[in-house]
Amino acid sequence: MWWLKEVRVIDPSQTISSPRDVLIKSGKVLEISSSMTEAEVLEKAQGEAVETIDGQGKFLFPGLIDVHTHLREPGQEDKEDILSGSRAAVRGGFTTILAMANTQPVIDNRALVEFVRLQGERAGYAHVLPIGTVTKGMQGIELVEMADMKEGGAAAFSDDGKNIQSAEVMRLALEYAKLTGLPIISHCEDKDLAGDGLMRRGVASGRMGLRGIPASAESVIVARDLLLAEETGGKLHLAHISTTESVDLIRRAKARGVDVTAEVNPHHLIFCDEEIKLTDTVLKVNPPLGSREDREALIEGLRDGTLDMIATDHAPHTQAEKARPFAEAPFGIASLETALSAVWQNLVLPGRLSLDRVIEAWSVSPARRFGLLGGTLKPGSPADMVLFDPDFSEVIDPAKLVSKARNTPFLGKTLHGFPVMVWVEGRLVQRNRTVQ
Ligand SMILES: NC(=O)N[C@@H](CC(=O)O)C(=O)O
Ligand SMILES: [Zn+2]
Ligand SMILES: [Zn+2]
Repeated sequence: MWWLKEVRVIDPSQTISSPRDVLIKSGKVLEISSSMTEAEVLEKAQGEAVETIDGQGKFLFPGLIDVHTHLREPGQEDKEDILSGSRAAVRGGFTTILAMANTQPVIDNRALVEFVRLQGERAGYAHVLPIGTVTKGMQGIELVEMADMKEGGAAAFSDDGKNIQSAEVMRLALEYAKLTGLPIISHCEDKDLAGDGLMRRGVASGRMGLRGIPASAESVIVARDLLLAEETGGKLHLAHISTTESVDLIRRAKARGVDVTAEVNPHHLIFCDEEIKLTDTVLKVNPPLGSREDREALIEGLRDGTLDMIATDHAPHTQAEKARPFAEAPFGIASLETALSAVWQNLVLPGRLSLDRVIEAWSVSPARRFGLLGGTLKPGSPADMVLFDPDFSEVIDPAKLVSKARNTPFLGKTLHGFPVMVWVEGRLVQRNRTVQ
């Protein structure tokens, strides 16, 4: 049994945001109360050994749930695999991750869904929930067997990495989403508008002489998908929202009652296109980093609930690929191990976002939208949780990263505020930044 004493509990699912004592037993939250005596705790332990943790100055919250991670298995295990990715997840404070389907082969049938799920179970770190593709071979033409894949454990469907160019295919997918009850996650990017652009089109791309991707490449598909969700009543989730216009469109659709949720990635909340350097591909990501104004609109959207969730879009790549010239390097930022700390340091500490809102957006909302366990510390729920130390500093050292990827903009930098203990179903899987 675990006894966490005088820890500041942040649990927006129960509107708790104050110091409490917490007991964990048999993999579940047993009790949360204002204070407990040793005699009371021993009685509840019923002979079981009690590990006591002094929680003063630290936060305890439900484990983060990341609805957008690329784990690259099967097929690209040189970038990441399910074991390394799910270890990186718990190191970063994530107890559940949804694995994107753009692997090799893509996850477009039940056998592959079951493979990803079983690999996650075998690894035994964060819960790994497979996302299936929407279309066979991710070709954007023929829908997969969604009901069958749901039986096999799919938590959602997405052709992420690629837009579904046919509006009719997207419409049908949303019709089916009503039957499965699972969201369709849309990677909104009009292929023709995006062209072979390398960064957001704007003042910065002009100055650098790099081919630009207009903001409309995202927003026109956001508009399309919102209209289709409204017409069909299907469950829509919009991945990696990055433009002011998208935020606006979502805000208006929500006011009309459209069944939509949307996520924003930490890198779009923290960086902007002015910071991109031709000699460093680490900030080359899709969708591309927007302008300062976009970044403000995204923060505002997250604050007012237009954007429901934060998700990493952890996109691991090898150093060899990222070392290629800007035009040839792949898009993506690896972020599972640094994302929470980066959000803490860049947004919570300066007062742009409250920690309560961050936990709501990164744990409570994902659990609700995708119908997952977790996202709460209510007594009886699985003890998927994070002890966060705001005073813990760490240099992001490649030797310490457990992800296979090194494509993070924080390499060599010092970050402050880290998850220092992480439990999955009451089992301690990370302590003092070391995965157990
Ligand atoms: N985000 C990225 O820049 N890359 C993702 C694909 C995606 O999320 O669209 C990847 O798979 O590498
Ligand atoms: Zn995408
Ligand atoms: Zn992605």
